[in-house]
Amino acid sequence: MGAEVIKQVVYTAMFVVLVVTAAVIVRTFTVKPRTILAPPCTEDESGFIRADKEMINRFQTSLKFETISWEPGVYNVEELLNIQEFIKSLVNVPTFLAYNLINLPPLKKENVDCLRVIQELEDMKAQIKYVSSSQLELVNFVKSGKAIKRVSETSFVSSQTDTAHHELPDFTSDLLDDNLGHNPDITPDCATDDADSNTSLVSTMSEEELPYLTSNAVGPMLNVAQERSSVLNTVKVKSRVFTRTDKHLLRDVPKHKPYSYTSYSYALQSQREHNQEYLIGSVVGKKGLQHGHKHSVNANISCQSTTDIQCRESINVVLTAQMNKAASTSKEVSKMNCTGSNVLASTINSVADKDNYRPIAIKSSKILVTTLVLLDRLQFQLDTSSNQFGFKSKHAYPTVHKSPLVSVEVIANYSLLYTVHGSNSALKPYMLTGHLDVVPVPEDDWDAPPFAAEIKNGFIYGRGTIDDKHIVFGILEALEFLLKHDFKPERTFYIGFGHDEEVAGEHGAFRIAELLTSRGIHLDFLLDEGPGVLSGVIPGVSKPVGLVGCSEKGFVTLKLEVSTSGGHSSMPEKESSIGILAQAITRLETNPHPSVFGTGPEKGTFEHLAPEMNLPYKMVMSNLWLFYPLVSRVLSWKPSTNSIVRTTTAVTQFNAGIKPNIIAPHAEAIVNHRIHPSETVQDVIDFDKKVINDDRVKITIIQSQEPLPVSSYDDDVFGWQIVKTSILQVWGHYGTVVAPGLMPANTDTRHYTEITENIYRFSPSFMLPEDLSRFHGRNERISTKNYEEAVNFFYHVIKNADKAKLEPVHKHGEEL
Ligand SMILES: CCCCCCCC/C=C\CCCCCCCC(=O)N[C@@H](CCSC)C(=O)O
Repeated sequence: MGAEVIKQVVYTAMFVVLVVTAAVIVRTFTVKPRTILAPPCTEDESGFIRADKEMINRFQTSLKFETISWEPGVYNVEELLNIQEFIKSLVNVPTFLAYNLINLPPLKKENVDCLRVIQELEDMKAQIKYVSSSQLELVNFVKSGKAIKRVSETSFVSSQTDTAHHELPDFTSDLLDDNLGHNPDITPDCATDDADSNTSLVSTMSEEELPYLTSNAVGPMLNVAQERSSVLNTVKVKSRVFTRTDKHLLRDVPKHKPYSYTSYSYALQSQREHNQEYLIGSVVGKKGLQHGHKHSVNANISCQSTTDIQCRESINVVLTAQMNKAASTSKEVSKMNCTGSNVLASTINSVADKDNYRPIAIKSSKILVTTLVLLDRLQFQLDTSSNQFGFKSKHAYPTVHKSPLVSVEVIANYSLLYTVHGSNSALKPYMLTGHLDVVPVPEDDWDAPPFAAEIKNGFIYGRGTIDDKHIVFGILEALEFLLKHDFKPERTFYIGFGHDEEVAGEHGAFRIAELLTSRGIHLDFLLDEGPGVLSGVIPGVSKPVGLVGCSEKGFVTLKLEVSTSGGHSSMPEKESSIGILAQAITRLETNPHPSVFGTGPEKGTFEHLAPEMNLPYKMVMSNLWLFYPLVSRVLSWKPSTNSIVRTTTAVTQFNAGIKPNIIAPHAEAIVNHRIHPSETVQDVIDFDKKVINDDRVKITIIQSQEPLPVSSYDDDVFGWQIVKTSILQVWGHYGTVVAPGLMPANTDTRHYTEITENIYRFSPSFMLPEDLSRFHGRNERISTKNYEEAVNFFYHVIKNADKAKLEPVHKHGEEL
């Protein structure tokens, strides 16, 4: 009886194995390539667009920057104001400029949520305390007489002081009380009893003396000088470097001139010492800077590569105090009661609109102003007479900008919305999008300079080449070409170029979408940046794959914080804030979010690609019903493929501790998750809490975005087929196959979800595995040939999309 049962079980198992094997074999050999519906767009009357020298030149120009620098020297107030004006013109560009470069809070008023600012202030308490203690050190430094002694030995640089304008604003009188008063040891009198000598001490430092006038000393000395209402007439401005294309704003700024002032001003700059760059700060006030008058203070701070937090913080406190005081008539500021360096920008900003204050935030190294330059390249200008925006005649794309079929609107000052008017209003419009901004270059050890657009071995190097000026200029080139060849579209289409995609697009794309919505526009489809033509990236596929993002992962950025009592490092508790937080981070990294492979559009990737794979892969990929776990595991090995399998976890920042012998009372880290479309922000937080399993770790959401809906990639969906066909028209001769996929990063498309269901993400970039790290990384580049392909890709998209509908060429492929 027992033997009979065993026999039955074995037979059944063999049968199951046989059936499964048969099913696998059948599936493997019956999967067929997917359908292409659109007829190939032949090299027709308008021909193929060749990338001639001029076209490459136009693209190079969009990537290039020149550097303007302020050399070490002494500037008079007019010169400084010129510089301020110039910087103002930069900072007034997009908020991301300052935000990206020096990590200040966004500077525009609408971005400054008062509660958040106050929260930030709360968060900074520990630091502020520390700043206070460094102030004590500063005062002691001055008290010790080092600086004074040095100066008294100095042969003074004579300064041209305009004695007619010596009245200083009276807001400095209680400055130190406000900021240092909680410590009775710190008073202005600590520095010296002789106000005049202090003043001359500050005002007459020679350049050689600057190493002794350390940042630590500058703050209190200035305070003292201000406190005594004395003349502060000469300070040094040292090497400050900016980048901009045209120099006209700074033309003829003389160097090394004595500094005179009309009312009140000072500028501070660090010196380089032991290869460390110290803090920089300046405040320039125009005549009439007094209570009751219209304020006109430009503050200019720069956070820098210094490792010396003390310096930075102390000077910022001084500046903050000045600004707070100067802005004391502004309700917002007094309400916020802000002190502390990080709040400076917000403080200044909060009065910017009312009192003509302009926040100015600069970096001590290069400022890279892509948006501004790009607009210059298009020679964009405001025609104030007609209150409309217009373009000069000699710009790079004259046909586009002069065509009666094209209208251009400027959105949120810097973003651009083009409408190309079609003749048939029955056809639903579509939209092409790209962005004008780029990310900064944290290091410049590139094979070619990142902002020179040099061509090396057939590749144009430059920030923005693949992210994503090739899209912006590819579209403009294609449209220029088409219009020149009398193209008159039937279907209306829009082109949207946002200016702040790299910091979430909340001004540019958001406002463009808002405008289109207000006009009741609904799009057939929208095409934005995305993966690209990937060669050797997807396991098992030897052909290049045109991967089109049909959905986009969400994200949540979390702040993890631990606070303990801190104390003296000689008597430590068993656990520290740093240790507890590190443990939490380790738990997150060693417990990745579970694989959800196959529940999102990545399933479609493999369904489309299976027929193209080599046999073993083909067998596995066409039978995902059986091999999901195996495939998921293999894909998890590499960061690029792992990104489509699960919600990812990236620990991007960690801050704690200020001194070797102080136990850090507070530690915090930033964790950035990219959320798979089958999960939500809440799922992610719940998972993290469970994994961390420690109530001492406080978790707060900094920013989040749910994953975006999955757009259809059915063969009868117009937008999908337009994109697919156009890819094949350009890259088909390499044997390229097209597949839907998941966009692992974020784009501007989230802002357009209300005006279309069909959003596709594809960049016309040909990418090898090693190219993926060029996004936001070193040696971003595109080959001249690839740029030509990008232009032709958009040419085909525009031509294909102008048809009323697409006819099938083959039958539909089978579902897997
Ligand atoms: C089997 C499939 C393999 C999939 C491989 C994926 C390959 C993806 C290739 C390229 C994708 C790079 C796209 C870069 C786009 C950059 C856009 C960007 O950086 N956006 C910012 C937006 C910030 S908004 C808060 C971002 O951080 O995501």
